[in-house]
This record gives sequence, C-alpha cells and structure tokens, in this order.
Amino acid sequence: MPGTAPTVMEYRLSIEEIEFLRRLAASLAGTGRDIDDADFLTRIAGHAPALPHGLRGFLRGFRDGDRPACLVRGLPIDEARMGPSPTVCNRLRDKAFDEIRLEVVLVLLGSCLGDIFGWRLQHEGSVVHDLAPRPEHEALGFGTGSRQHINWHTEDSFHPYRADYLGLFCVRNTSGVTTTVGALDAGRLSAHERRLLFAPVFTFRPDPSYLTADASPLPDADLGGILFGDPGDPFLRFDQDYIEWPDVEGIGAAVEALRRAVEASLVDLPLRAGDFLLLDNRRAVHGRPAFVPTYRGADRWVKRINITRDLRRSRPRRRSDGDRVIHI
Ligand SMILES: O=C(O)CCC(=O)C(=O)O
Ligand SMILES: [Fe+2]
Repeated sequence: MPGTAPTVMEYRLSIEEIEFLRRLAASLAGTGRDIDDADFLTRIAGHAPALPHGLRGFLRGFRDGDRPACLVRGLPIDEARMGPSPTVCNRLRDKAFDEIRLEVVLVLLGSCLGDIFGWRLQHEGSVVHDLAPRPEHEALGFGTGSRQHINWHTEDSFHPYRADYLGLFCVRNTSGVTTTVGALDAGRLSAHERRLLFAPVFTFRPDPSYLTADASPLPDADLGGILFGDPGDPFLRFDQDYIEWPDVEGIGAAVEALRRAVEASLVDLPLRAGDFLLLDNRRAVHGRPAFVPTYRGADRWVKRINITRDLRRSRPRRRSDGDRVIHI
C-alpha cells in the first residue's frame, strides 16, 4: 500500500537569522544560568516576539495549522563545544555557556507555540530533557535507552496535561540514528471504526519513564477515546504499549485498523546537528529505532522540550502560577 507520509515543512535559517539568534541568546544566557528557573524562562519567553519575522511567521503557521510536524534547520550550534553526550540528567550537571545559550534558543522558539513545562517525575523536573543513552537504561524503550526500539506513540498519552507540542532538537547524531514520524490519515478508517475509537473506554497507562529512583508510585491511568476532537478530522492519543480496552465487539479490529493507517504514514528522518523537529502531539506520532551505544561521549543526543498552549490548565498540579513543573 502506498505510504501517505506527512509533509514535514522545513524552515532553513538565513545567515542573518542565525547571527541574530546567536546574539539574542548570548545576551539572555548572560542573565541566568538555570534554565529551570521560572523567572528566567519567563524572561526568555518575553523575547520571543523579537525573533525574526520569517521564523516567527513559520512557527505561527504551524501552531495555527493542521500539519503534524515541522522542522527548523540550521540552528546555531557548535557541536565540538557541547561536551560529551551526557549520561546524567540535565539538571544534575554543570553546563557550558554554549549549552545554556542553545537551550535559550530552544525556549525562544518553543515559546512561539506556547509555554514550556516539565514533569516532576521525568528528568528530575527539568524543562529540557537530554535524550542520550545511559548505561542503566540500555534495555528500556524510552529516550535515555538505546538497544530497545521505541514504538511510535503520542507523548505522555496517559496524561490530561500532556504536551500540545514536542520539540526534539538534535545536538549530535554522527551515527545517523533516525527519528520516526507519522500521523493519522483518518480517511483510511471507516465511520464505524472511528465511532469505536472515539468511545471514552480506553485506559491509557503511564510508561516506565515515570519510574523514579525514589520509587514514587506511577501516576494514575486515564480513561478516554483514542480519537477526540472533530469526527471529520480527529486528534489522536495512542501508545500501543500502554493502552487497554474492554472486550467490546469490533474494538480490537478498529485499533488494528488505526495502527495500519498510522503505519502507512511513517517516515524516518535522519536528524542532523542543528535540526529542531517540532511535533503536534495531537496529530503526530514519533518513535526511534534501536541503536548501539558506545558511551564514549559521541552518542546520539537530542534535547526534548514539552510545550502546552495553556499552562494554566495544569494549575491544580503545580505549586504556583509561575511554576513550570507538573506534580503528577
Ligand atoms: O529519542 C527520541 O528521538 C524520542 C524518544 C521518545 O520518543 C520518548 O522517550 O518518548
Ligand atoms: Fe516520545
């Protein structure tokens, strides 16, 4: 069956835009060192309206449109000055100025789509997640693993406050590991299958990336439909490894049809240093094939940010209005 791969729109920064970003980010990075500091994040977000017009317009078009993914290429990064690919959490290590400046750039761009936030139980509450292989996670199927394939999924499908957008920035990928991206073409589903997939009877369970060293209990599962929103152009939440459904006539076949419809769309993107992939977490799925880690400092390294269009919605689970960390 021919694939219906989603078109990933690209924006390639000009030399002037790169220079502008480099200067703005350097001046902001001179005013704070802790990317998890709520005031620093707000200060950075306040400069998003000053980004070059073409870039801002591109991001705004993505936010307001119905594309599952877009790619901004050529962000300023001097890979050689980034240090070895980390095997510990962002929050728990010293970062060079170059790395903080880069994170400022990611927050600036992400702030054109919404508010950056983190999860207390993931990456120690950091708003920037370093996805690079860690020896202790080698066999596990999430971002800091490696030898285990990550099945395609929408991010944090179990959580009502999950991200509207996900940013995956490639710091280093000399080994050419791909990132899988796809989307649902609902036209491949019958009206009956869609009705079944809209029913709020699916149980969405958290994935093991929420298991922490301090043995906090896993967050609650959530009940809902795999499809939601407009029946003619539905949104999606799905993680095939962490979902259950009741024994209702036809429901398993409908899930299988959905799986096939998404699989027909999957593409493998070989992200390069400086590429920033932005995913609409209601339309796009993503994943990653297995790869062999070396732990010599040059492994694939991706920085991930979570973005919500409305931080206020999660206020019951945050400590204060300005706090960016969701306590599950
Ligand atoms: O490593 C990646 O590119 C994505 C990882 C991922 O999807 C996840 O940890 O949920
Ligand atoms: Fe993911």
